[in-house]
Amino acid sequence: MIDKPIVVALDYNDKNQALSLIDKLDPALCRLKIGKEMFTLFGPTLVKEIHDRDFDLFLDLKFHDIPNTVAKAVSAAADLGVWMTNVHASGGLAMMQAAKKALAAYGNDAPLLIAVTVLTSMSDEDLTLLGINIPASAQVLRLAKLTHQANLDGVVCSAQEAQLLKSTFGKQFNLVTPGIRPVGSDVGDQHRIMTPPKAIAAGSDYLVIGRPITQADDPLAALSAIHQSLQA
Ligand SMILES: O=C(O)c1cc(=O)[nH]c(=O)n1[C@@H]1O[C@H](COP(=O)(O)O)[C@@H](O)[C@H]1O
Repeated sequence: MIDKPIVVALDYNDKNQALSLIDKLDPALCRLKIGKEMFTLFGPTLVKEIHDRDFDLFLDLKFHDIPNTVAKAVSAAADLGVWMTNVHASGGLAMMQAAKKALAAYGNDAPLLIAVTVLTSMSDEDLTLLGINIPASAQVLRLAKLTHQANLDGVVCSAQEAQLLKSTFGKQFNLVTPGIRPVGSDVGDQHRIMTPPKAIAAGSDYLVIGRPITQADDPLAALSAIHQSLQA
């Protein structure tokens, strides 16, 4: 298992609430993720405040645009010094190659660049409505192949596809899996879910976990319990 596989997803519209949660967490136990809501509200200042607290940060903006625009967007993310950032694989091979090329200038300081395959909130039925008449796992595999071809560092997928992707693409290809739900926690809007220990056993490298930690009465206790379940 990778060192610090837990990535806590912060989805807040109140910065003080988010910072007070962050101050309860331990950078030795987890990394953090902010996405569209928090970055739109609080921008690079929040990134700096998180970095000042010694957390690795995944900037989850899921870029999807023409290659030139996405290349500039991932460069802007790299300028912020984030640990990981992402694009949508469905933006296509040329878009992902342009993003990867843009990060070459940053050498070892470049963030990990990963691509979202099929969102974990989507089911086979949702894909059918989009005109994609294959199971989610097959669509994930198709998009992961494209991502691998573009030489990105890995994909966001559900833990349900982790075993297939690890055996197809090997150890170095990072699998970042949201849709993680400890036994007994609310599923919410997620569809393709798995518990933390099963996700790691299936080959997930990083577990993105939001509400089961952030909405817990005691977030640090919830984080520690998940951490412990992985050590076992
Ligand atoms: O890219 C992501 O992080 C992501 C991709 C995906 O397929 N599914 C998914 O849930 N996410 C993110 O992972 C987090 C999951 O949060 P919880 O459902 O609260 O655990 C949210 O911040 C989502 O935006």
